[in-house]
Amino acid sequence: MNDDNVYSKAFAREGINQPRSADEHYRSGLRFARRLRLPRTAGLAILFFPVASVLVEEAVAGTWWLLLVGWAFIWPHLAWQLSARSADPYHNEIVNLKIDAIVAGIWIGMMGMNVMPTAALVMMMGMNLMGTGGLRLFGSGALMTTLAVIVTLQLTHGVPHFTSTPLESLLALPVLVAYPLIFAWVSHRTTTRLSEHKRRLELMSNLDGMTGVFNRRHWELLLRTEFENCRRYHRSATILVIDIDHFKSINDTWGHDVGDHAIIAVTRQLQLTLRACDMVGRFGGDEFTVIMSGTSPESAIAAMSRVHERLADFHLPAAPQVRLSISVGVAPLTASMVHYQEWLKAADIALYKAKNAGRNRTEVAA
Ligand SMILES: Nc1nc2c(ncn2[C@@H]2O[C@H](COP(=O)(O)OP(=O)(O)OP(=O)(O)O)[C@@H](O)[C@H]2O)c(=O)[nH]1
Repeated sequence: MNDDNVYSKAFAREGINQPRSADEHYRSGLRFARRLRLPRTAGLAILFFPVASVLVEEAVAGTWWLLLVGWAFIWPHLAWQLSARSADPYHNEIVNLKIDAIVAGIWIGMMGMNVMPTAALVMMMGMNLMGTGGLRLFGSGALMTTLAVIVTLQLTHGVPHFTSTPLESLLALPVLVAYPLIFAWVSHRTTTRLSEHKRRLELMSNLDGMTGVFNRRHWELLLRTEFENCRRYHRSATILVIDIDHFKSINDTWGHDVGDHAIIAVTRQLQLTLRACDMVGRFGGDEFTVIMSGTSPESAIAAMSRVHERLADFHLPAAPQVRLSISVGVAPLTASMVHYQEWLKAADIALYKAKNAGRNRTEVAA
């Protein structure tokens, strides 16, 4: 139930060095404590009844009843408050789990190891410890519970009897059935959130932060796949390399902010003009790339002339005097190309042809 651990392990496996801020650590610790709040609150509330039924039989002093009520109904909220107010909620919640383990041992000792309520307590503590901290936390928790049982038996001169009356068994049964279900539900919710989080991270890692189109790494992957598929299934495809004209002078004259706005504006014009299935990428700086599956170079040129027209009428809100234009190199896939880099190179050469021919135009690879 601890996504913190899952992620650090995943990053370690991927060899990604992820420095985590104190704030991130705090928030993930808080989420961890929040996830344990419901199982602890519900679990201890239903555990109250089997333990109380044994204490009735044992005719213990009133103080023990106060402790039992405090443990079953107040401790879960106190534990949450302690974690929520702590500077390190994760560490605090681990301490809470160890307190849970020790208190469970005290009640097991007090009940003379009455078998059914003891089984319910051991099951609940075991699931919490193993589910959150793995074998290591489970091992130390189990040791603490055992020591607490021995000490309590010594102090109360209790004798273990390992039996339960039918009523005690009946009251322990709901814990044995309900607690694993609550725990499984919380784990399921955590897993669902984690996979959604992972999906979003994966998506983000494929996109360019400024424009939202594919970044170079992912676009090249798409290009490679397109290249393989087109060759295998004898399909046609055309790629484009697009560069903003005189972008350096826009930056130098108007500043990098206006330069950034220009990059975003060109991206939007491409997105508005091209088909949704066209794969637009930002190759870096003011350079864009597009894969047009099943498209002839003529259709690509027609699409780009619409972009040229739109840009001719476009004014940047931050600097209306700036005239935006682009040069485009178009390259259809040809049978002679044996590597996707050759395809890209052909589009690049066509782009330089467009630049040399005066810019603000589209040229096709020879
Ligand atoms: N504002 C901004 N500028 C960038 C970014 N990335 C790269 N640049 C700048 O973009 C400029 C790229 O200019 P070039 O494409 O080499 O040249 P150009 O002025 O566009 O000239 P031509 O392409 O020949 O028309 C450089 O000055 C880079 O510093 C960015 O993310 N934002």
